Amino acid sequence: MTENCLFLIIKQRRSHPWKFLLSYENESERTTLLGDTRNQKEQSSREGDPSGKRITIGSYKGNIVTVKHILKKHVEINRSLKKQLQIRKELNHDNINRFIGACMEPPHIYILTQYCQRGSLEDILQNDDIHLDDMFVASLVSDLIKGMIFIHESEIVTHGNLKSSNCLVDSRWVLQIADFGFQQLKSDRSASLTDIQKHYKNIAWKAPELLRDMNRDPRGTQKGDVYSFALVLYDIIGRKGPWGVTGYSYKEIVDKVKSRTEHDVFRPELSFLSCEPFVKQCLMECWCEDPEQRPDFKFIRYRLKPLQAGLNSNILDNMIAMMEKYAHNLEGLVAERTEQLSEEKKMTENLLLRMLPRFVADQLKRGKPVAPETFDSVTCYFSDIVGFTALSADSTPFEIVCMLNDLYTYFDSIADNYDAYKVETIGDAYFVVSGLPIRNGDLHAGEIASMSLELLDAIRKFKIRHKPHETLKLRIGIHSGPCVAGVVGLRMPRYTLFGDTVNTASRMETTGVPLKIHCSAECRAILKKLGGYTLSERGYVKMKGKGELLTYFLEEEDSSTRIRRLSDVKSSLLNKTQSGSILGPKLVAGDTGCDKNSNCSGYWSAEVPPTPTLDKNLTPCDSQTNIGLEYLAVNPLSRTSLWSTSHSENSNHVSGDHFNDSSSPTVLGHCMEDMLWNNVLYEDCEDTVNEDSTYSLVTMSEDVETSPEYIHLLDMFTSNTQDCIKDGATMEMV
Ligand SMILES: Nc1nc2c(ncn2[C@@H]2O[C@H](COP(=O)(O)OP(=O)(O)OP(=O)(O)O)[C@@H](O)[C@H]2O)c(=O)[nH]1
Ligand SMILES: [Mg+2]
Repeated sequence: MTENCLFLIIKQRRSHPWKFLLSYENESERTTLLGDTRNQKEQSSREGDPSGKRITIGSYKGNIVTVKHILKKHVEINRSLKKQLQIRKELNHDNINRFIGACMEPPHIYILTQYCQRGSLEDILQNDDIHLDDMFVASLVSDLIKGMIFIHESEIVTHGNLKSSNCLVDSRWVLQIADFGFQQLKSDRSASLTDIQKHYKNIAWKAPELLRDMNRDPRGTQKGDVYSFALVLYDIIGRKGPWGVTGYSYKEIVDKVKSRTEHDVFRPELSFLSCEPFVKQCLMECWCEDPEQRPDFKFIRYRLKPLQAGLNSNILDNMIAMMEKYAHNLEGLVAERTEQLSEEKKMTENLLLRMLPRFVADQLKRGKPVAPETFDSVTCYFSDIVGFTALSADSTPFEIVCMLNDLYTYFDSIADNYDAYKVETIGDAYFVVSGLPIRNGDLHAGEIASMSLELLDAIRKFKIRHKPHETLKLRIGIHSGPCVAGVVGLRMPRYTLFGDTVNTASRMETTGVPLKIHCSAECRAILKKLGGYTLSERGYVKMKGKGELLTYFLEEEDSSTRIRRLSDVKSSLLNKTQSGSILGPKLVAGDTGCDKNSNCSGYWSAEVPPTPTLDKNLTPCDSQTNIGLEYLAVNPLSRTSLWSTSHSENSNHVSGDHFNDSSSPTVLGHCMEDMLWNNVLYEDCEDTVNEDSTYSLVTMSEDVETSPEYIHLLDMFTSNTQDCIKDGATMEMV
């Protein structure tokens, strides 16, 4: 409905007051459209409705009304129509949907009626979230019967179109019968296929004698209304539509109802309906083939009286009870939906974390911009499958997708073990970087080099599902240098890298050799500095835009060097923490008391991102020398440890170790290990300086685990790590 139409209603009323029952006093009381009773999708699907109507919500004289647009090319406004409208307007009953007014200026034909907040009975019955117990059923049926008795006793005499969609329910759960009284205002029927199906759905509520009568009066008959009532009742109780689950189309149902056989009539199936026998009896009487045998509504009311047994005699009490039940139902629904929402949220967050580094995702979630950052030194890895185009030509798209999925899932699991960030896969290309978003000194080159060697090893073992006898060949290029990283795009934000380093790394891959790691001179220089890597000179390679560059092949590594390197880094970081320099409070529990002489295990902590959380799967330490009780909490983003407890064969913590209530988990862990592995007990000795309890080794014991000292230590350990485990991480022994 457009502004024009509304204007038309008003203007026309001025010139032809008889045409309209719509009244208005001043401009502010114009009818204003507010929206649709259904969502947009359903609304548009109704464009081709056989009844040619559209339902809209409007405001009239400050009240919300339903505005029904009737698509009709011509209406003859004669005495009979005017009388019908007048009669309908004067009908007033709690269970009758109030008619407010109409506009009759084709093509602008609108009917305004009282708006019912809960929609139609059909909407409610189809909504599985709304639980209707016996009380609701009794109340709705009682309202329907009361409304029908009123219509049948009124000047209008019949409804003629009784069905669930014409029973509306208001906010107080009162049922109101709608859409009766103006037969001339039926829309012109169109004849498209979907319209025909909808037409059959509409007439499936009609009695057989009316279906068979080609010239049936649109006003129907009272006995016909009783038949339709039976289908509405069946719908209310079964909640599977007026005909239940039949497997027939509405056209087939209508044809079956129309066809007359001696004793066999087609009706909805009663056997699956769970209700009292008197209700089934009433249904059968109401849809009796012989209209004369059908009861009238007063008799139906009598027949169904036992249904009202659970209802209160006071209408208001009933209403309040129903509203309370509905509110309770809603509470349950809200709880259920909240649970679903939080599950969805978790899934979305996980998805986001797969696409973006955690701190970037956190920033974006808070609506904060992520400023682009320059990184002085990172190492980029590019790899490509040799002969991928030929392989694709020889495989189905499905096989290719499966293969790439298998391969990159495998690769991802390997890359996860390094301080590396997978930037993206582009077709068959795999792009990983180390040294960002969290800087790691010079370690990036080592992390990428070690990862490259492991990936190369993996590709040799990788089985192609659809070509089990073939193997894939990878061409790998690595290069180190500065770059800029930032988030690009709002719609599909990506944490992306820019700069010549990325281009050069990509060129290193394209000019590489199958099953070889092509390494630039810059990367090689860092690897040499780190130590443990064997490289061979490849010679000068021509590279687009760069001339001839001396390049290398990374051949192998001594893995123990990497482990040692990482341990050293950890120790040095811990020392820095002691002097309060770079890590600050973000390093969980500070690790300040780590025994510098102990051989720290093979994981390390480079830099801790702004909001570290613990990985649920605590990772075992690499070091072969570790024995016994060991805890390791890992930052899931960089796979770096936040803290660990370790016990090494070579070290002896026992002598001189002491701790107090505020010691870090690392120190407490060490002491626990000592107690268990060396059967020693620490005992409380007052620290007079700090007025604190300090524990030192005093005695040997066989029952350390059950000793009060050990249990106290365990308590301290647990409470000191509470912050870490409250996020859901579990502490595990490895
Ligand atoms: N919430 C709300 N929805 C309404 C109201 N009136 C109608 N509707 C919705 O509009 C739908 C279609 O109503 P109609 O256009 O009358 O269509 P119908 O009842 O299927 O067909 P006929 O009455 O035979 O023309 C109903 O099922 C309701 O979902 C109302 O007052 N409130
Ligand atoms: Mg209707």
